[in-house]
Amino acid sequence: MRLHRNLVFAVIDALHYIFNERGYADKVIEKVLKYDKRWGARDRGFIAETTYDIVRWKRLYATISEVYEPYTREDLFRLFAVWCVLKGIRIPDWKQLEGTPERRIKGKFDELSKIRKIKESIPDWMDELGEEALGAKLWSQEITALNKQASVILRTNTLRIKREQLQILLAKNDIETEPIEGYPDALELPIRKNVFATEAFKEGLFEVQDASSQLVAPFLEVKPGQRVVDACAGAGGKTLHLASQMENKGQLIALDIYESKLKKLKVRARRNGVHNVETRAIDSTKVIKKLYNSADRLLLDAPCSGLGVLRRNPDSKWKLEPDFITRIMGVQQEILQNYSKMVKSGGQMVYATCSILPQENADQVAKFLDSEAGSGFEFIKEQNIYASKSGYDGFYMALLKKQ
Ligand SMILES: C[S@@+](CC[C@H](N)C(=O)[O-])C[C@H]1O[C@@H](n2cnc3c(N)ncnc32)[C@H](O)[C@@H]1O
Repeated sequence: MRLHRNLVFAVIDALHYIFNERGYADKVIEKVLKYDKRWGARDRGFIAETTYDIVRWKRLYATISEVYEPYTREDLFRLFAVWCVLKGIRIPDWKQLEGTPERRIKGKFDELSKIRKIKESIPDWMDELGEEALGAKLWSQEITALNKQASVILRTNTLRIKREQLQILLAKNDIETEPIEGYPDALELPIRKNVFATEAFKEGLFEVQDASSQLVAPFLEVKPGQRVVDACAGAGGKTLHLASQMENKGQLIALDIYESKLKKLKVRARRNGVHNVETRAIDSTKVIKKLYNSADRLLLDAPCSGLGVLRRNPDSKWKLEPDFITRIMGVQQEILQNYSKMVKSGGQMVYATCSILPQENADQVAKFLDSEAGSGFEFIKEQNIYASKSGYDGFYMALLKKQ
């Protein structure tokens, strides 16, 4: 691979914003990609993927190159040099990369690879928490899987098109896809492409959604004509899936505490041809009270640590804090306690997270079922999805039925 100076400089800039100014990787990359309109898909891919890679392996690379935060530009080039050496990319003869100690880097990599928290490049507290929660064996497998780059997965919008037809249409546009067994609407791209630029996307024929996430809506067993509440709808990834499972019939109420996210949901719903969704921002407890005992189905896709989706948000490793997990666990239980009242007798509810920690998952459900609010609910089934076993994001979902 031949390295281009302007692309590498863009990566260095992005790393500076992410590491030193605590910017979110996706937003920073979006900003840096605007530097030069002439960059093609390959150039943009290089900037985004290299930045994500160095963010993912920050601790390992920083330990190898002995640099400490806040990083100077020189330090950032040293991190980049480690990336090149470990990827087997020839170091160009630029002055910023002069004297890169290639053999020493490889030697240190071999030595440090014996220490999990450094090899997997995670903070000490996260390594301890993961091992305690899942046991050493599963945690080691899981964190290795969560350090892989996530592939691009599409969910066919079955309101508009069948999966086979979508696959043919995309192939005509030079986008190769493969169906995934056990995920009826999913198509996986063996080679990354910018699918957002396609007409098919603009016409709402598909959404980008991880395969594990595509299991959540079907778990709720919705039917056309029902009243379904999606109480933590965000920008609506799962709301749209619920709408297609409801065949656009019935009432789908999308709630969230952030109006801004619901606005994005509305735009996506329009693109997807979803007509049965209504959004309501939770600006007081009244919004929830109004819906008491009225939902046939309720989805609680609760806010969580996001430990199951580190593949697509590697900067969470450095942004997440143990206190946040404790705080969010409180919110998860409150959501279960208060929002479950929206389910009507005989109705069903799914509690889901994109975490792999039992304390955010099965333990929360057990605590709820033990409480007064949960006493009218029956546990039906649950699914723990591990990235190391499924090859996709880590997720949890539990189905409960109100008697
Ligand atoms: C895991 S995300 C939801 C993702 C979304 N369901 C999707 O599929 O795209 C959790 C959402 O819960 C929202 N949230 C946080 N606290 C909440 C609360 N107390 N009540 C309702 N929603 C809340 C967040 O704003 C966030 O959008």
